[in-house]
Amino acid sequence: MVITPDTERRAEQQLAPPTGNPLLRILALTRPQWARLLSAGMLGALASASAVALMALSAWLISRAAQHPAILTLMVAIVGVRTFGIARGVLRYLERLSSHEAALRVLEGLRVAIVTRLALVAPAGLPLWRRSDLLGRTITDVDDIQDLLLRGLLPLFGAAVVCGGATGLFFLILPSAGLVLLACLVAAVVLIPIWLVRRGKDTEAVAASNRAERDALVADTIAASTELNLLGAMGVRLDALRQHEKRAASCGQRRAREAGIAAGSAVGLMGLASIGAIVAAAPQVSAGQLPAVLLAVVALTPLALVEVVTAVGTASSALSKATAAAVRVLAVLDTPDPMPASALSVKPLPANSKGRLIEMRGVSARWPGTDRDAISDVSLVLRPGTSTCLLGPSGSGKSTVLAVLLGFLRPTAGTIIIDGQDASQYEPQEVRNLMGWTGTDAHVFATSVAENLRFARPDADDVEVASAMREAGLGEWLGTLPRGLDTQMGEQGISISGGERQRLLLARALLSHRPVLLADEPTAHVDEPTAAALSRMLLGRRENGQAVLLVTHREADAAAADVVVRMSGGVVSGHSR
Ligand SMILES: Nc1ncnc2c1ncn2[C@@H]1O[C@H](COP(=O)(O)OP(=O)(O)OP(=O)(O)O)[C@@H](O)[C@H]1O
Repeated sequence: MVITPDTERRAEQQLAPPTGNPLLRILALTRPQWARLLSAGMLGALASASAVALMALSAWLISRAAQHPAILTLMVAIVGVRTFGIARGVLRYLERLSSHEAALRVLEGLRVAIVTRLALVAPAGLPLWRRSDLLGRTITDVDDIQDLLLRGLLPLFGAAVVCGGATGLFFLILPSAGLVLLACLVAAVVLIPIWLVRRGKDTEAVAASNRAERDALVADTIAASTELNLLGAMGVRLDALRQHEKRAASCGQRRAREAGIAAGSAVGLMGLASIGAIVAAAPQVSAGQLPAVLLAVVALTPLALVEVVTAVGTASSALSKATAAAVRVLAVLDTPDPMPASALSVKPLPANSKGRLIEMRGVSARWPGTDRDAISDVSLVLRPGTSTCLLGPSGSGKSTVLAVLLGFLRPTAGTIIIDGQDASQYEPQEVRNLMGWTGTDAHVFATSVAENLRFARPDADDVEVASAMREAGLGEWLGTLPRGLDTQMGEQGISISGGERQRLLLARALLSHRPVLLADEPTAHVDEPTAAALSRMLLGRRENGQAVLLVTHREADAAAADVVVRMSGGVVSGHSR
């Protein structure tokens, strides 16, 4: 299937939206860090409160000093100003340490959870997400969620404490000034952020989907640059990229414009609170009902709140961004596990040194997101020391049989039996560890040749690695490598042909020394004499006591196998010995 941004968007729409409030669900996932976040919130609130107290006390001190009192009467205020000045910086530093520690741990937990979930669901097929989009969800969206804590919730907590404290102080000094400050604060930290969140919701959703499409376009364009150049279609791609950039820029401009309006209005409102407080306090001072020094306090304190109230605007933007990111991250975390641990999956697999007898009895299975079984009522037996050929035209269900045996798909009917026992009672990973597998789409890692093979058996020494390569027909090729087994492969390393790649993957499966060897079209990209030699070698592995299942199109392989199973249209159409 060709995946275009449109099919992907449709698939996304078909996925059930995350249940519950996405932000609350993400917050529930941060539970292990709640204590650290709370202490960061308290430290941040104390740092902001110190800044406001510094301004209020300084205002009092300057006004009082202008009245030339005895210097001793100012000593407490002078020490207070110094204390708040120092505390502001120290507390902010401690808050940053604590909040970043918590946020980084949350980030690590989320990324590990996403990758764990992807590793679980990927073998049975992801819901049409592109790799670049998954990367975006794992990196950028998780970063946006981190911002939810650092630039969203913690500043909001600090603002609530400080604004509440300042309003209380104003009510104590002069209730009318308190009312003015309260009205301005409600507008600055409640109404403006609500306006920002409403405006930002659509912008963030458009920006997130535009970013996913743009990343996919860039990744696709780079990967297919040869074809695009040959077809003369590069211009069309670059035009599409320009459109995405324009859309991203317009989202950014809109965001910046709204944030600017919000910040400007918040600053204006604090100025208004300052003027309003002066207007309310001046007659009281003239009438001698309020000490003159407190006029400076009510006039200047709102200005110290500017930093706190503008942070609320930024926090509300971070909330909008984080909500869009949370929806995308939860879509991955909520993807159903195609092999949910059965209530029976509790037993360890008993040891068996004589090899394993694996049977499929009447198995049907379907791929996630499809509405019909890809294989129906398939039965076959894999005996130790026996080779089986699975033949059939393209699309007949051969790879699906392997996916079921490997535990990537749970049968919709029928059972897998291991040594006479239902396999569903064992841990899927333990069952998987019985199988060595090679397939046309297996991955070559960007590391050395030897390390690529050792993924199958980390304790294999160089002699065993080289021997597996020789068995897979790569002895001569190994001799030509500049650094032998240490030669680097993958993106930064040497290039290999399709046939060499396939044999390397086969060598990895041979090295694994598992009781069952599943080989999915291992000779698809090699010439006929090499294919014949490889098939012969693979089917000959039964002599080691392995059960070999060779999936192939080559009729010639059937003659050399102990058992031949033919498939057509998802069912077994023939079985011979
Ligand atoms: N990951 C997947 N998601 C959804 N459907 C799939 C997936 N893999 C295979 N199918 C479907 O299952 C059916 C059987 O495919 P399968 O790959 O098992 O056939 P095959 O005989 O191995 O074909 P080939 O020889 O071309 O590899 C096909 O209709 C195919 O479209």
